[in-house]
Amino acid sequence: MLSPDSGRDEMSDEVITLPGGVCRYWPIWLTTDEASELYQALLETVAWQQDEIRMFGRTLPLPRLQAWYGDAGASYRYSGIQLEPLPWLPILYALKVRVEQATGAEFNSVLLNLYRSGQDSNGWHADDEPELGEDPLVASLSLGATRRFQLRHKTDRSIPVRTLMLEAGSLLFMGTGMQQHWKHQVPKTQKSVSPRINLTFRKVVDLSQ
Ligand SMILES: O=C(O)CCC(=O)C(=O)O
Ligand SMILES: [Fe+2]
Repeated sequence: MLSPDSGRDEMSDEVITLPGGVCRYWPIWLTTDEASELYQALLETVAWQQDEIRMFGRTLPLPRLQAWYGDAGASYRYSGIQLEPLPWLPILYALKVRVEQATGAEFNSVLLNLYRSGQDSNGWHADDEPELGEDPLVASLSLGATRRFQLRHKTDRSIPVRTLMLEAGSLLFMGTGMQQHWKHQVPKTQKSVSPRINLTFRKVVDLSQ
């Protein structure tokens, strides 16, 4: 039963402890109104691009649109694509600061994904590129349609796959160990779903220093 002063604790989070890694998950990090306003603003103002991936000597369009914003010099190679960050949009910079406050981590860039339909997806991978350093910490904010997000251990197949339904306004912090020991994906779905935007805040370590 709710005590009179307990209210609704929207900012509360759940710690998800996994073998070799830990996540924190805020199911309601933004209110429904905030999440839908942000979704609309990002849909309209972000410079969405259709990037390509080179695989087996062929060039294929990625099954989603992307955009990369961040501090000057926070450049990043992603699946063979060199991404130079666009300068922060004020709305994205403000979000970065809020995400840093919530997670206690530091970020200098954000990769945005736009999943236009259930046919758009993000296959099994870890965000473990060398430019992200030894133990990358990644914070993932979801907007728009709810999509299935799955985590699987990189080597131990006896550990069951974990599935989270990432709803609009949720924040998932993939903390220490997660990129070293786990992979994640957003699978395609046959269901008819509206578009989804996901933002992953990252810290590119300057390799030139
Ligand atoms: O869309 C998501 O929830 C995950 C995105 C992701 O894993 C990535 O961009 O590296
Ligand atoms: Fe990822």
